Amino acid sequence: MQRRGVAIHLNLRSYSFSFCCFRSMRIAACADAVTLKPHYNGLCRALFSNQTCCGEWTGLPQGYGPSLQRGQRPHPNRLTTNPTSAQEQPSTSFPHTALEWQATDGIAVDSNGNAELLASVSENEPSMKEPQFDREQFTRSYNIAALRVAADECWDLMQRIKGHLLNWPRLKNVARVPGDDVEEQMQDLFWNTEEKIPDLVQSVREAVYGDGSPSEEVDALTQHSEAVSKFRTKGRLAYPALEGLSRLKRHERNFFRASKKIKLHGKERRLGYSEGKDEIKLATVEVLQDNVPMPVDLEPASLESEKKAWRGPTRLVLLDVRHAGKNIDELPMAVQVALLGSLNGHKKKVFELVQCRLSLHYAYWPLDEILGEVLPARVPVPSAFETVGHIAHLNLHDEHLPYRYMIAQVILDKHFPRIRSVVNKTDAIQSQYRTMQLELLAGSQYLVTTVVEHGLTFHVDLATVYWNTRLATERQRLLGMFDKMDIVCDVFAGVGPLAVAAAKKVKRVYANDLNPAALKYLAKNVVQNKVSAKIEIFNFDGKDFIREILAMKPPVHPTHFVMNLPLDSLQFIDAFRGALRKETWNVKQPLPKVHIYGFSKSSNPELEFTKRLVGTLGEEIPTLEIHLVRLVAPKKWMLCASFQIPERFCYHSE
Ligand SMILES: C[S@@+](CC[C@H](N)C(=O)[O-])C[C@H]1O[C@@H](n2cnc3c(N)ncnc32)[C@H](O)[C@@H]1O
Repeated sequence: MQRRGVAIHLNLRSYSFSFCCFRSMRIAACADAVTLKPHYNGLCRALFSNQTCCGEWTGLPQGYGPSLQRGQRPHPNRLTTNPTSAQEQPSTSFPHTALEWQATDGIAVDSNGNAELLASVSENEPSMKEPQFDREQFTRSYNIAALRVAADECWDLMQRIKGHLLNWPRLKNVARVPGDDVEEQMQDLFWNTEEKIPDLVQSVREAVYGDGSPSEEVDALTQHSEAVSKFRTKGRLAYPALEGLSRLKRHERNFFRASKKIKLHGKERRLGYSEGKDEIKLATVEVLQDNVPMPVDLEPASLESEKKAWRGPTRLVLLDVRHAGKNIDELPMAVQVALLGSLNGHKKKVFELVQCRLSLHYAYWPLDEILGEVLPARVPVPSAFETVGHIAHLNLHDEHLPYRYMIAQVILDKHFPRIRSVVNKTDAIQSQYRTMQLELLAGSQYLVTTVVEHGLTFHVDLATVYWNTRLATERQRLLGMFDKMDIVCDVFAGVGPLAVAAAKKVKRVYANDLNPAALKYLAKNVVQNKVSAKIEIFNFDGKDFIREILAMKPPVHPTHFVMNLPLDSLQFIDAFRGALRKETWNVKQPLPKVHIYGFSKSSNPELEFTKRLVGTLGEEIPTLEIHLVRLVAPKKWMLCASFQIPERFCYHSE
């Protein structure tokens, strides 16, 4: 690195030099510094991160890549005429750091007192369920330069100027130019043979563009189906590729399919976005300044002499934001050379440097970026949510509650149609049937869903039964302990995730639950997964079920009892006391093994749970194995104790 005047020239090979050296230097803003290669920028930012000691570092752009904090929000009536100056304007749309959230009316006010209505969310009105969520607020525009080239040149050119392309996440570096995308075999037809077969050309044009009198706007889906039906009757046989001309892109087709009105509870509800093709666009590119196509030699003189028109499909190759507003001779030599290299010798080929505005829409931004923007700085972005079928299940903290409807709406928008309902757990699970207290925040109120776990399908009504996706691994662990001769009793079976899976593997399953709703879904799931021949269902209290099974005549000799009611399953262990009679139990059969779950907040959860278990049984358990299942809360473990019931405990004594 050398210091010349105010300009800093970085040589990457001297990267190893001492950081103290940088810190001792006074670095001033300089135009030269921006010419550093973009991948050096990260290094520079890292090295100069402690700016207070080093002086001001303004030569590099503040951050790189797309962000809601950067870019400008386009004004509907304003066209930027000077791309460079517009690029430099900082975003004023969400002045996040200087933003104070006025909780009473949902208005964001910046340090200058400018107010902006973001969404009608109010701490005083938590019951306001459907926030007026303006998705337009999230559009950000960036001025960029692009090279317009013939479609078949595009790939080759992109390979040559890779380091100078836009390279932003989820964006392609190439954009189509609407209207000129006609397939190769059609080009001759349109441009060269018109005189020869005028009637045919006319009929094809009518099929593509209608009868030439554009009437009122029709939505994309209607346009598409009309066009397709026309092609089917006119010319499809002769020109099979015609259908592709108006075909919607895959994500557009999926969207329209998914956003069809869903009938629920007799009401028609539209979920996710409202209708409209534009609203699902991630990004749009507008050409701000249309240049004359340039012939290959880049000479202004020949430019005048050879004004070439585009024939056939073209593409816009999007260049890095650094090149916005530049002329062709201001572009890096590498780009100029690549243009010459790829086009040279083909006098027919042309390219065009155009200034564009790239707009990134609401659909482009990831969930956390949007939430980070709409939530006040003091409120952390919710880190994660669980999903059960089509339901996103949040566990929001108190500070999120005033914004819960807005958070839910963004989640719904971002994950629709996979997610169709967003609910929040309002209370710790306390009910007898271990169901969650849920508040519907967005989407459908229909909480009956289908979950697929390890190839098995389960119907679950989250409002009336217990379900926990996070226990899937634990269920697999337990299944690994069973073999095909086992007889398994699931004392607290719920909708049957373990019982049904076990039935696929073992000889017989007895599944019990006290909750009638759980029993209804258990029965459905048994049929759904085709295990009805192997499962018997009971609707008893856990203790009664254990006694009933052990007293069955003829004896069924269960080999495993699973007791998953962690909060109070220990109190059910007493049901085994004296439940076996020596005269009915085949002494050659091993005594049943119990897998009992519990919670512990102790620093030594295994020891604490063992002590409680031994205390309940009143004797030592030589076969005891303890497994830590998972942390359900900070410092609160869920455990599983597996042991063979001690003989003295379970045999009936006269
Ligand atoms: C923690 S859930 C476990 C459900 C299932 N094993 C699972 O993993 O999804 C406990 C289940 O026990 C049921 N339950 C609660 N008290 C019960 C009792 N006294 N007797 C039988 N079942 C009971 C609840 O309805 C609930 O379905």
